[in-house]
Amino acid sequence: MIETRGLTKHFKDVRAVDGIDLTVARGELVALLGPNGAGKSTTLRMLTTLIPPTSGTATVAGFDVVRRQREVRQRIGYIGQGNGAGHSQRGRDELISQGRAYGMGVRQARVRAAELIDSLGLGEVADRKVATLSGGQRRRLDIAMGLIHAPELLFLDEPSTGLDPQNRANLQEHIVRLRAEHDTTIVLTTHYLDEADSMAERVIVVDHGRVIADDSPARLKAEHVGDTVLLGFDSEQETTAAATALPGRAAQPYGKELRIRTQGGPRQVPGMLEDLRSAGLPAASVEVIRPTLDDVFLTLTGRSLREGGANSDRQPATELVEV
Ligand SMILES: Nc1ncnc2c1ncn2[C@@H]1O[C@H](COP(=O)(O)OP(=O)(O)OP(=O)(O)O)[C@@H](O)[C@H]1O
Repeated sequence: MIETRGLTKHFKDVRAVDGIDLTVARGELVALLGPNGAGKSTTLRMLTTLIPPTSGTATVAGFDVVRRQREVRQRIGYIGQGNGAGHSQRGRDELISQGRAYGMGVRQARVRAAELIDSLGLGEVADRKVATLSGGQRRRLDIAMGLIHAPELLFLDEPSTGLDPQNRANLQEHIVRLRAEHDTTIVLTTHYLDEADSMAERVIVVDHGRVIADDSPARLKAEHVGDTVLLGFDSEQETTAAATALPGRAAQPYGKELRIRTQGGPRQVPGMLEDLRSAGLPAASVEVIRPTLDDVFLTLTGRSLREGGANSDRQPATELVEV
């Protein structure tokens, strides 16, 4: 569905996108994850024909994004960071006008608008003026606008930025459901770690205009970080002794706590406890910490995604938006 080779965009001396090779298959839900300024939006804007690449190639739905712009645009929906719908119109009318702009007949546009209003849960608000809708409702209307012509491929640029946690969860649920119902290929950008983790079966981590990792969230976490098992003891002496009672496990004592990096943490714990009990050093507490995608980013770059304005799921969304 998408194929890029050495896709590059420079703005004067800024290397916004620096040679991206990407293949997205039909039906995938892919999240481009990265900090502010990583090049996510610029990648999307090239794939949606809004800006030309400086070099490299990209085909979308089989058409070159430079030479066959019209064919690409007919097959994609794009929801950018701003609101698409006009504020003084009713949502339903906006949708129908958008469908007409894509060459649909009035009846066809009405039917499609009604379907989308239903599947995006906009039934109660579709006949109100857009200006009166909440942020979450307006974002869902934007998505309906991007889907009115039944595109094979939908690009969403930070669909939930600026929404409160409840609206974000709601929107994510709608996107996942839409994809299941219509089998639309979806590429979204986000700097919300939990969004990438829970929605996408494939996460492409972008930093400084380059792809630094590309896999399922589970495999990224297992391959790059692994689990940490924390074993608590009653004294520091016991902790130090316990470290030597678990040879080959790279156990690090910190005060009364032993930290062990491992793959498949929960499965390792019974064996560890057994070894400790045999050595007369029973653990007083056990905790297994599973990695986040932020830990993956930290391992790969030495920086946290949360630094430099990148968003965290643990902070209120309004504080996180870098304008
Ligand atoms: N029109 C432009 N002119 C000059 N520089 C630009 C332009 N658009 C983007 N850039 C720069 O390119 C880099 C990548 O920007 P881009 O918007 O693609 O990042 P992003 O990963 O989408 O970030 P965010 O998460 O903040 O939206 C940034 O350094 C940005 O300042």
